[in-house]
Amino acid sequence: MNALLSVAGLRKSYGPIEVLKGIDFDVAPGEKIALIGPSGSGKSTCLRCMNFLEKPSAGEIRLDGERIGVRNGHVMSDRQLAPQRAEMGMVFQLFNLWPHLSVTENVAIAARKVRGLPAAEARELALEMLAKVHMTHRADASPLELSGGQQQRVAIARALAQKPKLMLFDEPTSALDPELVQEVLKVMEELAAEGRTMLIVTHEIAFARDIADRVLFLDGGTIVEAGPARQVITAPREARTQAFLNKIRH
Ligand SMILES: Nc1ncnc2c1ncn2[C@@H]1O[C@H](COP(=O)(O)OP(=O)(O)OP(=O)(O)O)[C@@H](O)[C@H]1O
Repeated sequence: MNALLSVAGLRKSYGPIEVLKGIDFDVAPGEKIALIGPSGSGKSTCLRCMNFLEKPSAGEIRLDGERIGVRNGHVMSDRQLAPQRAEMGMVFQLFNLWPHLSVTENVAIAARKVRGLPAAEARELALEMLAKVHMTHRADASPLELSGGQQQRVAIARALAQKPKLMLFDEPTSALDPELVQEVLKVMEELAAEGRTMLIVTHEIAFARDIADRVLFLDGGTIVEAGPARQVITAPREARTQAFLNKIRH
């Protein structure tokens, strides 16, 4: 099967420091991939390169065969990038909802601005997406009245309202109080079960083991080990993966 997302020779430097040192992987349609690894290994940078929130220093990213971020040898402007970014719904560590808009409006605005839907249709789609993340009961609330877990679920609905081909999650539960983590992971698990294509940067190793098809273990800006989630997490082959997993288990 053709890859939905294809990453080849991805490199990223900040000044003299090379943070990504040649990353290659493919994501098949419907596949869930978890990116794990120590702090500073380059996971978030890698994810942010997918939609050119970070500009890669080298390499190619393709979505459905289309080169992301570069046209005729030139890096595209934010305006040119917008339709490509719309195909990748991104969920950040911090949810960044508009405090002056209701929950529904926060989600509908994505459908209106990104997909150009008329207001009534955007609202309908927003309510549909809020149902998916079990937030219908707070549709008219202000984000300020919500817990962090609820806000993150609204942020997931907002990303879904773009109707993306691929969902990108950048440590979506790291900013949450521990008791709020599970409700967000449950929603992600439900999205996974729907057959969505997902690329997830996470420190939740048990979650990665249970919902990902494959795990990529990043260390020092390279993929040190990649394989079926259960194998990489329960029986890692590489010493660096073993050391990382041992460390976080203790
Ligand atoms: N804008 C930037 N300018 C300079 N260095 C940066 C920038 N963004 C990230 N880095 C550096 O790149 C390296 C990789 O960062 P990145 O956030 O991708 O790691 P990570 O694996 O996601 O870590 P964590 O799990 O702690 O979020 C780190 O050393 C970080 O300090």
